[in-house]
Amino acid sequence: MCNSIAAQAVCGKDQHITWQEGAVRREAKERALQQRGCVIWFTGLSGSGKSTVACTLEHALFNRGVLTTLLDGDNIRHGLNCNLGFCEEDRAENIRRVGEVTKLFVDSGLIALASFISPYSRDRDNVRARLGPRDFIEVYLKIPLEMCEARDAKGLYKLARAGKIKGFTGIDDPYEAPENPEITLEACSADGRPQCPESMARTILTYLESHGYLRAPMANNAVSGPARAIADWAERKTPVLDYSI
Ligand SMILES: Nc1ncnc2c1ncn2[C@@H]1O[C@H](COP(=O)(O)OS(=O)(=O)O)[C@@H](OP(=O)(O)O)[C@H]1O
Ligand SMILES: Nc1ncnc2c1ncn2[C@@H]1O[C@H](COP(=O)(O)OP(=O)(O)O)[C@@H](O)[C@H]1O
Repeated sequence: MCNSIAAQAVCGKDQHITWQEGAVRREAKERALQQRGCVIWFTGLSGSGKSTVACTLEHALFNRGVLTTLLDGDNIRHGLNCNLGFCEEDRAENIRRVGEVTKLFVDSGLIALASFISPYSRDRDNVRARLGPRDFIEVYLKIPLEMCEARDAKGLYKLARAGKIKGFTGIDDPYEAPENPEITLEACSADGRPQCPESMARTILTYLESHGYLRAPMANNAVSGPARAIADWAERKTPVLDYSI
């Protein structure tokens, strides 16, 4: 039985609240960062590689001087969403809140990488609708259950098969595959070669480049402002701060 709190949520309507515009617009932030904000939404079964590919991509973006943030299901459930479980309503509330958080980052010009099973199409589509089509890039890790289960990096499938975890996605809980994701990543390429996390991250990077989310690679001295600071940091031209006291 799910003790969902999601049904209690009240959104703005019927309350005496008014939208407050900020003084610095998203476009100005994007110009300063020389990138276009968006969320890259990784969805797939537990063990499909969402976190690994998201981390690999974030590293590659950082090395290009791109400002990102990474939101991961396991981590968010330690804090912001620690009061949510895995029933359908709580998963929906989990994805709704994460969608709102990614919107804040996207509105600040960042590229947000969100790695969540997000098993229900409706929840993912709600986030897409909230962000708008150009700001939401759905990446489907289309890895067969057998492969995810064979990996079983955290031993959760074993526990689920033994009945010690109830409602585990793919075992006794649904996963609704995306119908029209922007990017689908499979275990093997068309010619049958296994796809490592680096090549999967490259596929996404190529998409971002070809769809105008990243500035074209250019000489470092042509980059300015915050983007320059990040590029310098990535190349370690900025002295590493010493946090010890
Ligand atoms: N019942 C059940 N089903 C699926 N997953 C479970 C469950 N219980 C715990 N876990 C662990 O929680 C991680 C998934 O959290 P998410 O926030 O991504 O889930 S969801 O999007 O709300 O469905 C998931 O992480 P990943 O393996 O990285 O996907 C698991 O470590
Ligand atoms: N492309 C890949 N090829 C082979 N193994 C992978 C690949 N991507 C991830 N893995 C491995 O699969 C396991 C699960 O990956 P993880 O990123 O934790 O999945 P998820 O976040 O979807 O649960 C890890 O042991 C990881 O090293």
